[in-house]
Amino acid sequence: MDRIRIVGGKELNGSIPISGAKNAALPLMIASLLTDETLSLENVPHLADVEQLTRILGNHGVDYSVNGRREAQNSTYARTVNFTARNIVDTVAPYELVSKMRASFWVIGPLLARMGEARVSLPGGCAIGTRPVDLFIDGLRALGAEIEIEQGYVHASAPKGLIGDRYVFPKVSVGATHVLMMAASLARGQTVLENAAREPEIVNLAECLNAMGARISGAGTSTIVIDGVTSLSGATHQVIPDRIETGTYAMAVAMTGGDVVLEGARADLLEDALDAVSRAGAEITPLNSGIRVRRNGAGILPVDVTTEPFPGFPTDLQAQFMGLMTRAAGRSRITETIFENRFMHVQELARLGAKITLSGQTAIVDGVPQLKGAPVMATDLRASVSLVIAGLAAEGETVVNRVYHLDRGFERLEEKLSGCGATIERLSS
Ligand SMILES: CC(=O)N[C@H]1[C@@H](OP(=O)(O)OP(=O)(O)OC[C@H]2O[C@@H](n3ccc(=O)[nH]c3=O)[C@H](O)[C@@H]2O)O[C@H](CO)[C@@H](O)[C@@H]1O
Ligand SMILES: C=C(OP(=O)(O)O)C(=O)O
Repeated sequence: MDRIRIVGGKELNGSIPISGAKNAALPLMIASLLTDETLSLENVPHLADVEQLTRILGNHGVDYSVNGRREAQNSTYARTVNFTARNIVDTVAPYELVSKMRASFWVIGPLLARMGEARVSLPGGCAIGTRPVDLFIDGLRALGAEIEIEQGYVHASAPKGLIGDRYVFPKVSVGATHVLMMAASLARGQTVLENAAREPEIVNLAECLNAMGARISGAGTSTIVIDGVTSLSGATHQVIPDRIETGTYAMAVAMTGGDVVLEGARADLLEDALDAVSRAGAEITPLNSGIRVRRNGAGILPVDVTTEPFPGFPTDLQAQFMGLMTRAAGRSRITETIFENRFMHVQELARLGAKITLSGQTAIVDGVPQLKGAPVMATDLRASVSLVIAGLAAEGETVVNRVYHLDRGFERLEEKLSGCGATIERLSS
C-alpha cells in the first residue's frame, strides 16, 4: 500500500494549478444518464473517484472517451471526457461498485427519471457519520416514485414517469438536491425544491442540465424551480475549479509560510473559508488568474470556525483548518455541525504533537510552537490531507499511511507541493 513521506519545515513558494472539482465532476458525469446524446465534460480531474464512477456508469451502458480517444492508462490531466448513454443496458447499481463511494448512489435519480426504475445499493463513502438516504427517498416519493428497501438495495419505480411537486428538505443535503434536480428535469410539470443546498457544485450541475435543455431556475438559492421537459440533449460543459483543493492549499501556505499563486482558483467559491485563512494571518489576494496566498514572517492567529452548508465554512475543510490551528498562538474552537463523526484526524494530529481536546461536536485546539514528524494513518479523504499539511510544517519526517483516501480527491498532490519547494514523495510498496 502506498505511503507519502514528507520532510517538513520548508516554506511553499511558487504556483499550484487547481484541478476540476471532484464534487462537481461526479454529479455532472451522472447527468449523462439523462440523455442518449453525448455529454462532453471539460476540466475533469484524474482521481480514483472519477475512475470508479466511470466503471459504474459503464455498467449501466455509458460509453466514454477521453479527448476523443479511449483512455490510456497514464493519460494526462484536466481532460475533456465524453459520456454517451445511448442505451441504458442495466438499471441495477450493484453493492460491489456503489459501496466504495457515496456519490454513486446518485445514479438513482437519472435512472428512475429516464427508465422508470432503478435498483441501487445503499452507498458507502467516507466514514464520517451514519449518512442515511431518507431525504432521497422522501423526495423521490414526493415526485411519485414507489420505493422499497430490500436486502441493502433501494428499489425505486415510476412506470408512468415522475410527476413534479413541491418538496421541502427537512435538512440541507447536497446529494439529495443533486438527485431531485436531475430527476425533476424529466418529470411531468413543475417541481419546487425548498431549503435546497446552495453549494457551487449545485449551480454547476444546474447550468449543465440547462445546457442539455432542462428548465431550472434558482440554483444557488434555497428555492429551486424545475419545469420538467420530455427529453434532454447532449451538451459541452466545464467542471468548476475545486474549492476544497483551493482551500486546502491556502491553508498549507498559511501553515508553512511562503507565497503561492493558486492558478485557476475562484475566491467566490470559498467565501467564509478564505476569510478564516486571512483572519489566521495569511494575506489573500484574488487575481484574474487565481488567488495569491502569502504569509511572510507573521505568526498564525487562533480563529474559531463552525462548519455550515454553503456559503458557511465547509465541513470538507474542517480537518485542514484544524491542522493549521495546531500551530496557532493560542486557543481555537472548531465545531462540526454537518457530520457527527468527522474528528478522526484528532488522534493522528496528536501523534505530531498537537494539543486537541474534544467536547461533543467541538474540538478545542491549543496551538503549540512546533510539531514533530511521526508515522500517521489516513482515515478519510480530508483527514488525510490535514495530516499532509501538518507534516509540511512539522520538524523532521512524517509518513502518512493508507494514502488511497488521498487519491480519491487530490490530483497530483506530491507533484503540486514539491513544485513549490516541499520535500514530499510517494513510497510505493
Ligand atoms: C460527493 C460529494 O459531493 N460529497 C459532499 C456532499 O456529501 P453528501 O451529499 O453526502 O452530504 P449531504 O449534504 O447530503 O449531507 C449533509 C447532512 O445531511 C445528512 N443527510 C443527508 C442525506 C439524507 O438522505 N439524510 C441525511 O440525514 C447527512 O448525514 C449529513 O449529516 O456534501 C457534503 C456536505 O457538504 C460534503 O462533505 C461531501 O464532500
Ligand atoms: C466526504 C467526501 O466525499 P464523499 O461524500 O464521497 O464521501 C469529501 O469529498 O470530502
